[in-house]
Amino acid sequence: MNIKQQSFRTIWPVADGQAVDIQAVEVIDQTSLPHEFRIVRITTLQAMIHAIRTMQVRGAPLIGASAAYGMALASKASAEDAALAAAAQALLASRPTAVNLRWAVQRMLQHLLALPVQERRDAAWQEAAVICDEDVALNKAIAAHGLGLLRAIAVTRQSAGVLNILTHCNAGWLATVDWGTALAPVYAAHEAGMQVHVWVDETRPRNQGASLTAWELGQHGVPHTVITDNAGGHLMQHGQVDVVIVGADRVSGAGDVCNKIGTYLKALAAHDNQVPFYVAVPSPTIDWQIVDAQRDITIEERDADEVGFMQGRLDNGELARVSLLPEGSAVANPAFDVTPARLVTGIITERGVCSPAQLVALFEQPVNG
Ligand SMILES: CSC[C@H]1O[C@H](OP(=O)(O)O)[C@H](O)[C@@H]1O
Repeated sequence: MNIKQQSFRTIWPVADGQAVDIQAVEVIDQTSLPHEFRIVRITTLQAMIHAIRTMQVRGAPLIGASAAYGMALASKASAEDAALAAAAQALLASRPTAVNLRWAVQRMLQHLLALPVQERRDAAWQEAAVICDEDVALNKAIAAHGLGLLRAIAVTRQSAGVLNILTHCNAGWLATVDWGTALAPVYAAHEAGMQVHVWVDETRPRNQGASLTAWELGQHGVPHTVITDNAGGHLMQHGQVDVVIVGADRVSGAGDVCNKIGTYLKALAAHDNQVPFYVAVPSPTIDWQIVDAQRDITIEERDADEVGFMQGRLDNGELARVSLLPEGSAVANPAFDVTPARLVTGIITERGVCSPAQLVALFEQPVNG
């Protein structure tokens, strides 16, 4: 998407200077936004695992794309079966909740192990690039289907000519290779000339909304207002939210949605106020193996310091990290929650918009359980 009128993806391959063919990856370092725009060059598997774990790259689809390039980086050292299997295990351990990581690693492993060892390195870089291009295509399809949905909602709900959309966390182009998932319909609506406005949940503790969603919407000229996580219910009670659209990290075939912590509370408020609640889901984010989402999905517990400290910019322009808590206070930091399908109005996929109950049929999957 656009950054100061220049088109960017979130991740791209580069020659690393030592070899003529592609041997490294560059990413936008999302831990530096919104105050600094930094590009990081990644040349090893361990550096890619660090980037995923520290959330320099984050968002389910982008985590998948990053893991795919992680396998390509691993193949530089060795493309033998055992080496690739070890790389896969190390990548899978980096973050447990977004199913795209498992999906991408399994796809890369299956693709490479079917080839002669000497062909695997080039094939790894090619397949990782295919995964990235597919992600962009999936998100563009979600944009198109979501645009139709927003037009339909605007006919019945928009007030004063503006469609007010609330989103939680960052499921924009920064969470994917490009275009985004939850924000893809928003960008499509904006570019189609619809009057849209986005309520941006700050999304404590990592503030993906305040630091990333607000930044990317601003770069693209989409009107938006940053709000505290606790304000969304109030806005819904006062008719100021026409639709909620969020992303996902793992969705069951029944339409239960695992997403950033706080999503469930937004879904409850939307349900209580008859506000449509939609989830934008590319098919690699669907885990058809899930039977009981509350039981079967591992909720990542992240470091206490994410809650106890905040990073920001001082009045003199310097970046600083400040402590928020009294000495000795315990911290709990679950990074995701599960919204039951009964609270989900619909799911926006690359194949169209459906109800949770229609998801299996839309993808012609065998019924689980
Ligand atoms: C389009 S996936 C975005 C999804 O990923 C985020 O999690 P994180 O920032 O921890 O990687 C969040 O759950 C978003 O909805």
